[in-house]
Amino acid sequence: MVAFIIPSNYGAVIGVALGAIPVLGFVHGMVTGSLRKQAKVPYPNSYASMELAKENAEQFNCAQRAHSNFLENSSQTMLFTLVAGLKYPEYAAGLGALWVFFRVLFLYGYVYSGKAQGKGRMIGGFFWLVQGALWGLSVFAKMSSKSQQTYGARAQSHPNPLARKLFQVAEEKKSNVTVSADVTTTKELLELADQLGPYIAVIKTHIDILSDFSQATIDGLNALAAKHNFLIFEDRKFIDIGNTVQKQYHQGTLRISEWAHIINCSILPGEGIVEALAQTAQDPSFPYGSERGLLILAEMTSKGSLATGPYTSASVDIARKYPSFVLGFVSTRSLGEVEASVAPAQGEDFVVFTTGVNLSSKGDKLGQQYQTPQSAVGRGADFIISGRGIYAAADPVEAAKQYQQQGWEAYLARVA
Ligand SMILES: O=c1ccn([C@@H]2O[C@H](COP(=O)(O)O)[C@@H](O)[C@H]2O)c(=O)[nH]1
Repeated sequence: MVAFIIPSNYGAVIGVALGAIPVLGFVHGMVTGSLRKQAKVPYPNSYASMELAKENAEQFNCAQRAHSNFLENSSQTMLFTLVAGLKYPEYAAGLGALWVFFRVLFLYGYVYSGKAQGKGRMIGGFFWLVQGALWGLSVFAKMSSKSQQTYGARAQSHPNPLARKLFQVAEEKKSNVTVSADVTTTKELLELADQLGPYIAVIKTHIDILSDFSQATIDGLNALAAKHNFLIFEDRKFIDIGNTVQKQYHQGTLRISEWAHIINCSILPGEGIVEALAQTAQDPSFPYGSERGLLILAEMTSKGSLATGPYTSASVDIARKYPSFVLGFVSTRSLGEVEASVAPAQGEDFVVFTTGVNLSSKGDKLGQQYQTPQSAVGRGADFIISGRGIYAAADPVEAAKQYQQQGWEAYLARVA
């Protein structure tokens, strides 16, 4: 199943494609019907015979031809507008409205200008150009969507080395699964990582819930990441002023910067948090520079989450300002269509991690809300994150295999 993501401003697209264009079709029918009466052309004749040359015959024929021409072009224009509008709603609605405008001129010029052989229609001839632009826009919208490219292709073209590695791992292991290993002892964490390692692309930790965190935790995780070829994502959700998050990331007991390839943060404190984390990871003295990246927590899965609207838009803006450090987002969908102030760079390819994925539950009693792997990938997730769906299953290995298979099939369907 592939889910279409409808941009918030898609209403204008619908208004043009499914409102204005059909209404104009109806107007053509009315004009033709009334001229048919005046020209006394009985059904089922499509055109008035010029030999009989009844009064109003030419005008009726012009209306009839304008109507046929409209029918030859309107259905594809509606489709182009609807498809292009999924990615470029403003342009698609604008071009669609312009098309309607030129088609009105075309009808008027054809039928009422009084020019011989309907030559007055030329006044609306620009509809062809607009129609061509809509066709081009719909093809471009489809081709430029990174989420419809394979992980392999994205691994080759992505400018960020960590994103390249992430896509390579997914491609090699045929897995887009991130397991959220929310267990509370090092032993459980390392056992889970070893058992599930072959089936996952990323392990996500909440390192501060371990009751016995030590150097052995880091050494064990690093060894298993190398053994099974997965990346480590510490779901720390940094949210403080820049000076504090630098210390939380790089110092303290947890020394997250030393072992977590991926971290995340909320942008609630403002752009400074991203600047601070980027500064630390990209300092020339930091030994892991190109192997570290940040996900911005742009949306949350919990009921009543306030990470919506302007917060999500600002997440996109800030991500666009730090493309060498920000890998992408933790979000429930692709954010390509979110209204943002900062324009996307050419070839922009943010990675989407979607939490709250579960095959057998719709949510928990504390507000968590789930979707299936198919739904998440269809909405634009590049990596699906599941916690209890896997580690709390009767057989976590079998569960991991199931999520791997479903996540991969959904991805194959999306890129097909
Ligand atoms: O919006 C969010 C952000 C993070 N999470 C984290 O993902 C896992 C989900 O665990 P489940 O057992 O699959 O519910 C957990 O670590 C959360 O902290 C999220 O669920 N939603």
